[in-house]
Amino acid sequence: MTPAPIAVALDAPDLETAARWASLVTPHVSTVKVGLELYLRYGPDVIASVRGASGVRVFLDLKLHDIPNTVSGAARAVARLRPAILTVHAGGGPAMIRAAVEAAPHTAIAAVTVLTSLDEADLERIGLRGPADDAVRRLAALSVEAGATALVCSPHEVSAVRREVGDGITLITPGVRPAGAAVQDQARVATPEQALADGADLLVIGRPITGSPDPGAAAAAIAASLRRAS
Ligand SMILES: O=c1ccn([C@@H]2O[C@H](COP(=O)(O)O)[C@@H](O)[C@H]2O)c(=O)[nH]1
Repeated sequence: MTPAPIAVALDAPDLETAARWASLVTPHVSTVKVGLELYLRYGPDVIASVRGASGVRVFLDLKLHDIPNTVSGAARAVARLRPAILTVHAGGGPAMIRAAVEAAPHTAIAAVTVLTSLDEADLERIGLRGPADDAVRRLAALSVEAGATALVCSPHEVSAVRREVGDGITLITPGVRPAGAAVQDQARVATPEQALADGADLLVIGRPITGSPDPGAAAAAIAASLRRAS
């Protein structure tokens, strides 16, 4: 069976837990995601640990955001780990995004548009007035022009972003919650089925899977539900 287009966020406090979650979910999902918590604690070795024997695709979610020269060096430093995807913040601007793209030619650079934890009141307070859609579409367009081949946005904006950038760009949506699951610190959320129907290529799902007593079964259930819906 083809693994579901899900990246499981391995936001674990220790490497053993992350590696265990990775091995439990790998039969059901296409990708595992390493974020700041694990990478800052364990460094590059974490990639081999979660990749394990299965060789699952690893998404390195470091959300780089600095001047172009610094991001270029950081992207070059992690490119040797061959992550399938590496994130940078779109707000770093086109020169910074291009620097990451050029420094990591074998990795898809995904530009994070507007964090899924922000609601419209938050956006207004940080100076992004108007609907999230406007800022997300603007950041998506400039990121693609700068060479990003993937974008991170919430499921709320994914159809508008698809219209903006067309096919051929990988759209990645965190902020995904199965019906009835706790929203926690996310703000702009939708179900896995809705996110996929609206045009997402890869769904990032963390706690609804890893917080379950059986992460393998939770991943399998979401994967089965996506298959039924498609
Ligand atoms: O806008 C963004 C960008 C990245 N993330 C990351 O995705 C996961 C979501 O985890 P859940 O447990 O499903 O909430 C997490 O690793 C974030 O760092 C995001 O949520 N929003």
